[in-house]
Amino acid sequence: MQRVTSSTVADLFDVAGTRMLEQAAAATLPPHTLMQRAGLAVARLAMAWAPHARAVWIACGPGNNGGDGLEAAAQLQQRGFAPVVTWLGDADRTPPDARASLERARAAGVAFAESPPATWDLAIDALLGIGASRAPDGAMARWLASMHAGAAPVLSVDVPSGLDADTGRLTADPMPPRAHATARICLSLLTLKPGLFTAQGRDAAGEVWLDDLGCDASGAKPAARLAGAPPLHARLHSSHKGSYGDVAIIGGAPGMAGAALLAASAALHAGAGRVFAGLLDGRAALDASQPELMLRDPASLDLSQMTAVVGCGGGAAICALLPRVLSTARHAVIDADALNAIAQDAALKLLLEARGRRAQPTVLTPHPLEAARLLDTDTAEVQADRPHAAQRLADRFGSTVVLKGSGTVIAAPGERPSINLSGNARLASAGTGDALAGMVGAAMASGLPAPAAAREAVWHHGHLADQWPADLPLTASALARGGAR
Ligand SMILES: NC(=O)C1=CN([C@@H]2O[C@H](COP(=O)(O)OP(=O)(O)OC[C@H]3O[C@@H](n4cnc5c(N)ncnc54)[C@H](OP(=O)(O)O)[C@@H]3O)[C@@H](O)[C@H]2O)[C@@H](O)CC1
Ligand SMILES: [K+]
Repeated sequence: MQRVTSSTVADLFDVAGTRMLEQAAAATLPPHTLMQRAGLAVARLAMAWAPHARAVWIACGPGNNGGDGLEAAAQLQQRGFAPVVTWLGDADRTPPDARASLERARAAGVAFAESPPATWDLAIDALLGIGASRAPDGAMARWLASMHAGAAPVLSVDVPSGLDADTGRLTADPMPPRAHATARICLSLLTLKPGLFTAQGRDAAGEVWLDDLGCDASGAKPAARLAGAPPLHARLHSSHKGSYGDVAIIGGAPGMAGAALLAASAALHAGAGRVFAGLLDGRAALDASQPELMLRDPASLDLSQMTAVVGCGGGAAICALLPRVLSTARHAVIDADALNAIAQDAALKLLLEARGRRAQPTVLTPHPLEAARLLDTDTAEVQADRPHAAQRLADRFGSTVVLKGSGTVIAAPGERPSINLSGNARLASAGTGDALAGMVGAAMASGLPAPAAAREAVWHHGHLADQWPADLPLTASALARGGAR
């Protein structure tokens, strides 16, 4: 059993891949072995996580996810706990593995009840796993709601019930606005699934653990991956500022110079050799506390040798500069208003596609609404399958895409999407996206290929937020300064 952290490197398997692995493994093992291993793993994690729990409620669904819960109940009962099981199954329609576990739970003396206990110290959600086919309703929906509204911790078996394991979309929202900060943990079985790590998956699952049930996952094709912590890059003693490249920040229209300056500060602190601030607001002044930044008229910059970070605070004025940026920049990071301008202009879309055909490294850093505009769809469709949306965008424009949000997805043509696990909701504030664009720019200027630059910058950006002291407000300017306080 392994805990997944922001540093974990792992393949992610969708439901189809997981089913293939499950069938292959089951064919080589005695009947019911996988479910017995699954139930034992659930019981072990429950005992380790809530060793003092006296009242354990296990809510079991009609399929094999419920079977895992029944098996866990038998294991807990044998270890001196007294779980109460509420089971939504029908004895005539129960699949064979779950039926065997039902009999084992009954034989072990597990208590069954029609409705949840009055109170509980730990709830185990074994209602639905990867076989969820529709939104929970009736008793299942009520049990989920009371489980997640309660103060007691919730352990989800395989996936939180109601969550689409492939996409992280909740088929219904069984999780009401939190009255309590309910502790959540999820034990993913056999494989890790993409939906646990993006969209609503992270909130629904909480801390994720994996038990591979002793099976080898090499027989199926992963759908995505967790890229984990990037490698440390040593700086050669003999290197110089030219070794780390030039970054040109192009944006900062009147009233929005701050966004461009945040990106510039972030590029500088992330290690760019030189950073030029090409501000659209000709009257804006540089921050005197950051004398390393060089102020330039954007039209005067020779972008052919530079990494252009374009769009932060760009406003409508950025449109006029985009044809030159897209045609000439050696590397480009395209953010915010530049993305919106491209979405609205067919000629700019052609220029962006042409960059892709010329294999000129480009990273797009949309949030879901910006991604929806570029894909000519709406935010709900993007959020319904974030890895797929990011991949579509990457393929459409021949660019690396950083689809921001909970579980940022990084996609590139010809690669599997990866999901980043560093970062937290403290990044949900103005300017943090500008800081990220600058960090991606610095990583590209240092010579990293665009997908690696994007993955590394996204990870570091999130990691800075994870490291930030809980009692200090995290501002975008502190983030841009690399976490310097
Ligand atoms: N086999 C093994 O050895 C192993 C299995 N493992 C475990 O099995 C899980 C997959 O099991 P599964 O395929 O039986 O699917 P599962 O998630 O239990 O749901 C299907 C059942 O729920 C029903 N149902 C669906 N939606 C519903 C809704 N909204 N509301 C109400 N009912 C709904 C659906 O009914 P139907 O749609 O057919 O009407 C069907 O009866 C996997 O996640 C893992 O935990 C692992 O331990 C590895 C070893
Ligand atoms: K579940």
